[in-house]
Amino acid sequence: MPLNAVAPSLASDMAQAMIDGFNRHYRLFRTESARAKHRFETCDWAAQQRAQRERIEFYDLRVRECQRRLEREFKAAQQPMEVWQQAKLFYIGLLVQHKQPELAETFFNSVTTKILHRSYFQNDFIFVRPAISTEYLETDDAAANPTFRSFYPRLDALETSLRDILLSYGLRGRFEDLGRDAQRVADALRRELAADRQRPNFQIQVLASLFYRNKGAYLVGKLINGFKEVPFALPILHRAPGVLYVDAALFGEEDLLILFSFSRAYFMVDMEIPSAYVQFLRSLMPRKPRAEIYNALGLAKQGKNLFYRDLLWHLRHSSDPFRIAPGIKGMVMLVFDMPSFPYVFKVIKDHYPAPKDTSREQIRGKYQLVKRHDRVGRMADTMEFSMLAFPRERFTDELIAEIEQHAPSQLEISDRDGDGQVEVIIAHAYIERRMIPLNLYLQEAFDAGEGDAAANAQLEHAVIEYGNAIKDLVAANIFPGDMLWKNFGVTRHGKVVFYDYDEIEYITDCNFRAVPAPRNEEDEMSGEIWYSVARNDVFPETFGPFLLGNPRVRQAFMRHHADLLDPAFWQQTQQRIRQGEVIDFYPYGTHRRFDVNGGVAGLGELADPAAADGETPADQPDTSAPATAVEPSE
Ligand SMILES: Nc1ncnc2c1ncn2[C@@H]1O[C@H](COP(=O)(O)OP(=O)(O)OP(=O)(O)O)[C@@H](O)[C@H]1O
Repeated sequence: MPLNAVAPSLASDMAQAMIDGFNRHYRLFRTESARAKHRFETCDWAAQQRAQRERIEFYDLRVRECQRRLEREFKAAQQPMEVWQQAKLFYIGLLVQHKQPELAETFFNSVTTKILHRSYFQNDFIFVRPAISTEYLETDDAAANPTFRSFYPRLDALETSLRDILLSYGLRGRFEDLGRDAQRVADALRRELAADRQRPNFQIQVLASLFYRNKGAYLVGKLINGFKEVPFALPILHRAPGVLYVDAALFGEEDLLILFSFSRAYFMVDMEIPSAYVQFLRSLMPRKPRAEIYNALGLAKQGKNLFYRDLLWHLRHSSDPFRIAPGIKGMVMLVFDMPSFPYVFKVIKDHYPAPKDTSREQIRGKYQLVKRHDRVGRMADTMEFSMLAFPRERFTDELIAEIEQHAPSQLEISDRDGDGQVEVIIAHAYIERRMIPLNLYLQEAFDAGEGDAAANAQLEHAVIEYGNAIKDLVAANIFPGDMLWKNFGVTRHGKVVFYDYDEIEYITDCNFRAVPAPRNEEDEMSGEIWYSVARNDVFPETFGPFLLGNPRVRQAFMRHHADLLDPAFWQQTQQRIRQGEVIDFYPYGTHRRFDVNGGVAGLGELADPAAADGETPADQPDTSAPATAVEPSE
């Protein structure tokens, strides 16, 4: 049927139903994000965390609603392709004035791919590529703030502008000492500019909405002087309910990458034009993929869509094959990567050897738990994909053999499109940032020998960071389950992050016990576990033999983290969590806090340990202490 023979009202009604579905989604998403301000003002931390979790579910709910409506009202699945093609064209028409066109396109894809057969997943029917430009998109409401605002202070009177800026967000409550905070931030900004003279374009640009997460509100912007641009973020916290203060001034791309890391919970931000926020943030962090910026803003489906486009683009412009990932192979997950691409692909195996006692559903449940939990800078975020297809020639035979052996149910090799190209189709995979497995990182230090000072520093750093990672996880109510070194990775800046989720439990579900005293000599000598152990029993004193076989590692560990071998440490944290305490995590080292040392960047920081050349633009380690801290008010 020629296109113009299609009854136009059907296609346009379908397009309208889809945009209605998206608009409802974004209205609810935005309302929930905007409420973060009130939750912050009223110090309702439990509600803030709950909202962060629940918002993640919104998208799938709305897609399902819309899919059902299309089926019910338009029998969408039975419509000929001409109707679908027209629906896409009508939909594009509806996006011309739209403020979130890129998100709306992705929503269209999500709904359509639930209804159509995958042979229609091409640009005629879905948005394989974007149709609408988001460049120069701004609000039409002359009375509303644009996405970012500019201030033109005098360099020697920065304080006044900073006071105005801090007050301009209309936060309820009062600043403990606004003059002091403005002064501290002004001094820090001037330090960043060093001896530079004030140039004609000297200005401060700040994003119109604050970024909320857990107990913090972050003011994000940049300082421009001549050709120099300095990104910055100011965390605003509560000293006591209703009493605000600026806790630190974070500067430069690296600090911002830490704040927006893939290993943290998503921000709540009230945005009319998310693409403009992404564009501004990209100017602060040019190396961070746009996919990850959308993720950090809670727009995970857009992040996933952009990631997939990046992946296809990368495949088209590279030639290296997928291979088994370096490191010790997992018992539960089969992990592969492509050397030129900084992500790993994880497939759940079909069988798990003893002592693993789990199932595909349980494993997926654990990954889902992590997705919704605050990852506190210590757990990698994952994207979940179904039916990923790659050209067969991009896989080594060794990797194919590995998948055939361990995950045959997840593998299909066929020319499913009948276009002469044989593809490897992976039924289900998680994709996450690649890190250097911590065991390999330590091995590098062992190999260099005891006489090598840099290697010694690397070892010491790895052990400290490892303990800090566990302590942060514990404070976030996560027991990693399997704490072996190989289950942690090291990011580009030497931060240690956990990535093996199949055995995690809530700390509050565990029973931390001391090893009972032997009843007699036989018990003592037996070498076997002679006391009874329930499923959730954990014996911290027994961690040592698994983790601390190497004497250098043992020494470093005992110097910094001996408490992890003491059941009392675990029981006490468990107690705090049970009492409802929301423990805070600073996405910056303690030494960066104004209260600690005036917030002078660099003070107290150890030299960058990253002989690590991991690819992850990630967090900077605070090697002196875990980032966990109790709110100053407590
Ligand atoms: N994000 C990552 N970056 C780099 N390597 C990784 C990453 N995730 C996993 N790996 C590699 O794959 C291996 C197996 O991954 P993972 O620990 O997730 O699997 P598992 O089957 O759950 O392991 P286990 O047998 O300990 O339960 C790791 O030991 C590591 O070498």
